[in-house]
Formats: sequence, structure tokens, C-alpha cells
Amino acid sequence: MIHLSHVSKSYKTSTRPALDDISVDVEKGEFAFLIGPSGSGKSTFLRLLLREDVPSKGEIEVAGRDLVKLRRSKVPVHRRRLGCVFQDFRLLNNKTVEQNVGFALEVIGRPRAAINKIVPEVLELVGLDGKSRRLPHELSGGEQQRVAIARAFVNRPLLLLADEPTGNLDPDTSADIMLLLERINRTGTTVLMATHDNTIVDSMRRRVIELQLGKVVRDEARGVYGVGR
Ligand SMILES: Nc1ncnc2c1ncn2[C@@H]1O[C@H](COP(=O)(O)OP(=O)(O)OP(=O)(O)O)[C@@H](O)[C@H]1O
Repeated sequence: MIHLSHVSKSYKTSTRPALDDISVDVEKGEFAFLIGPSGSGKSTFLRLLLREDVPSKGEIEVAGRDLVKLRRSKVPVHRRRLGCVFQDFRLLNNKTVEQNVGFALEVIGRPRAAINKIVPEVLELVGLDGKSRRLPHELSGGEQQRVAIARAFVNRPLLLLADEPTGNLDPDTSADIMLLLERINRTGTTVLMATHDNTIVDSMRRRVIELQLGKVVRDEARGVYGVGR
């Protein structure tokens, strides 16, 4: 699903590369954590997968697409096959829950009848049935993140990228969000999650890819957050 081969990324204004000769493969259906201290390159990694940027060196393939050769005009089609969730939810504040989720289908031209059928199903999956008419500010942080996950999942993406999705949530709410991401993973969606949350990583015992100063320093099948911590 994700194939990186000898990928480096240098920013013009920075002396050391943000990513330095990274080779990583993530298979279809995997659930993997991307961890590492601030500045280790996690966001850069995710940005390359989204094709928000291109590597300075190396090869990247996501869902069978070569992202280095991908034409600019094909980038939106690539992004539609991915779902994204962020720490700050990024909902449309003037739209209701169902409109936020439905919008993801509208922009790809799905007919209204399909949207009206799919949105309630996905809201039920994320545990938000009954709250479809609320605005984001009428929801708790955990509920807002559920809306963001519903929106990311409504197109049935092959790959879900999550950048610190529990960063603004308390531990109990974070655990609920992780159950939801696991449920989504069980539908066959590959999940890659960047996080600083050691409790979550330690409790899930999934694959851990650890970056430090732009290099992969650990890649463990059932890892914990910190070795020996
Ligand atoms: N647009 C940019 N221009 C120049 N340097 C950048 C840019 N974006 C990131 N960097 C540098 O690249 C390195 C990796 O940053 P990145 O944001 O990928 O780390 P991170 O692991 O996501 O950190 P955090 O956990 O704080 O979000 C850092 O040294 C950062 O200063």
C-alpha cells in the first residue's frame, strides 16, 4: 500500500534533511504507528504520502501510484483514495455533522440520493447517529474527531492517514477514538497514525515505525512507544 525506497527530503531553508534515506513498506490492511520526537520527520513523511510535496531523492508509491512521476492534474484523484484525520479536526464550522460528512461525497460528484443513504450509515458506524443536525461547536472534542473520521472514511479510502488524532483529547476519549480507528482498520483500510501518545501505542501493540532526525531507527511488528521505558 505504501512503498518508500531510499527517500530523502531536504527543505531549502534547513541544513539537515527532514527525511534521510528512508525505506519503508506498509502492506494493505496494516495498522502502523509513526512515532518520534518533535522534528523527527513524521509530518514530512505524511505530506509526501499525500503528495503535498515531492521527495528530493528516492521512490514513493502509494496504492500502486508512483507519486514522484504523478502528474499535477492527477493529484486530486490520488488524494481522494486517501482519508486524513488531524489533531485539530478541521471541520467546516458552519455546516452540520451530516453536511460535513456529505460534503466529502458532494465534491466527488456523488448523487444526492447516494449521499442521503451513505451518510447516516457512516454516522452510525462512528457512533454519532442522533447528532447529525448539530454544528461542530455543539459537540465535544471526541465527537468532533468522530465527525472528522466519518468524513475521512465516507469514501472508503484504501489508506487512512492520521496525524496526532488524539492530541487534543483526554485519555478516555482517546481510547474510544482508537477503538474506532481499529474498527475502520478491520474493514480492510490501511491505517498509518503519527502520534506522541505513548499510552495508546503501548496498549495497542501494533507495528511501530520510529523516526529520529529523519531516519528510521526502529521498525517493530508489535512495538511499544519507548524501548525500556
Ligand atoms: N516547510 C519547511 N521548511 C523548512 N524546514 C522544514 C519544513 N517543514 C519541516 N521542516 C524541518 O524538517 C524537520 C522535520 O519536521 P517535521 O515537521 O516533519 O517533524 P515532525 O516529526 O512532524 O515534528 P512534530 O512532532 O513537532 O510535528 C524539522 O527539522 C523541521 O524544522
